[in-house]
Amino acid sequence: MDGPDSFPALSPKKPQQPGHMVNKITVVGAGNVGATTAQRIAEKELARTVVMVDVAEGIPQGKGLDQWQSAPIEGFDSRVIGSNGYDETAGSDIVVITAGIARKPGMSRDDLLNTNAGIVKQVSEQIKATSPNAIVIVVSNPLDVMCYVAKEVTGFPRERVIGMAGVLDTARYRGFLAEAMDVSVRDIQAMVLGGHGDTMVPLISYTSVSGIPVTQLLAKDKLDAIVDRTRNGGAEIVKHLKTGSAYYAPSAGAVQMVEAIVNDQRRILPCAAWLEGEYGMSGLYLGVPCKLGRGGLLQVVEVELTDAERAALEQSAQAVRDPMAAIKL
Ligand SMILES: NC(=O)C1=CN([C@@H]2O[C@H](COP(=O)(O)OP(=O)(O)OC[C@H]3O[C@@H](n4cnc5c(N)ncnc54)[C@H](O)[C@@H]3O)[C@@H](O)[C@H]2O)C=CC1
Ligand SMILES: O=C([O-])CC(=O)C(=O)O
Repeated sequence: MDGPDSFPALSPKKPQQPGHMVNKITVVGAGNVGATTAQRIAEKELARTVVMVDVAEGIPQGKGLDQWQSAPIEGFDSRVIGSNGYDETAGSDIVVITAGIARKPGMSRDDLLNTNAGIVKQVSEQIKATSPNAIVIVVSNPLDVMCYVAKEVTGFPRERVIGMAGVLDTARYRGFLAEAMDVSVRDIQAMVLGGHGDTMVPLISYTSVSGIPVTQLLAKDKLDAIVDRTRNGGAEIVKHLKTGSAYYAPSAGAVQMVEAIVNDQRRILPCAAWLEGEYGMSGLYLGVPCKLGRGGLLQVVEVELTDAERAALEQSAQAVRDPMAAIKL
């Protein structure tokens, strides 16, 4: 019998697949959204190394080690590490920013504005210094304004600073629709545009079930109720949790964007993008259909809107411009 040296490794390393894994992804903020995001990235093996950074001493290190110890069970080879500094993050391909406070019952996302602007500014300065070529995905709230802070402070082009909210809002909308019609979530195509606030714009005209317009399958009053529930989807979770806000679906949303970029999928996903004339608007972040691939934001896709949808998008844009004007960088 051969000696132990000839035994196959118990957990053989999978060969790195070029194009299906980047070298390093950093998640800033090792709280509810951040830690869940890091775990999902590692389980999907989207990066050789996943670094979690947080100001809370010991938390990113402990969570990173804990996640890495799930690797032999789950069977992934992404190495997860945690740190209170940025040395380990140097040269990251992608950075997901989840640092910041979350709202509690009775608060709006805009109530987080000043605190989180300071945090996202500090984080963005570090990213600029240590990962100057990174693609940044912002999650911290209020989302659209925090994207602006990250873009201003890093000085990165719009292709490399994108916000996650539309994927989450659309997932909620699709989930509620699937439940109401008793069909698979997989068969529901939809898009929620606009800012990530009460003024978001679920596009009923682009909502279908395997190509069948949703208006043929669901009565108007039911559809209106779902649109309303979608707009308040974040607050509904905050009301249940009491101590913070949603994180399972938000982390799934952020990782869908990461995956589209890492694997150059060229997916069309609703994301917060810096507008440069699209939809007749410039100089703000707003949720619009975006094509994502290896370079980050490859294209803002302009779709036709009804007059009512266009007016709702304008109103949503104003709800982003107001808090944006209130912050000083
Ligand atoms: N865009 C979206 O759709 C969503 C956005 N959010 C937002 O994401 C943010 C994070 O939410 P949770 O993870 O639930 O909050 P959390 O409180 O669980 O975690 C936030 C973490 O950020 C850390 N942090 C604070 N300042 C930092 C700094 N300067 N550098 C590094 N880390 C720092 C804290 O120590 C904490 O661990 C909130 O602002 C929340 O509103 C949450 C869900 C969805
Ligand atoms: O509701 C919040 O504050 C967190 C969030 O953005 C969401 O879950 O949509």
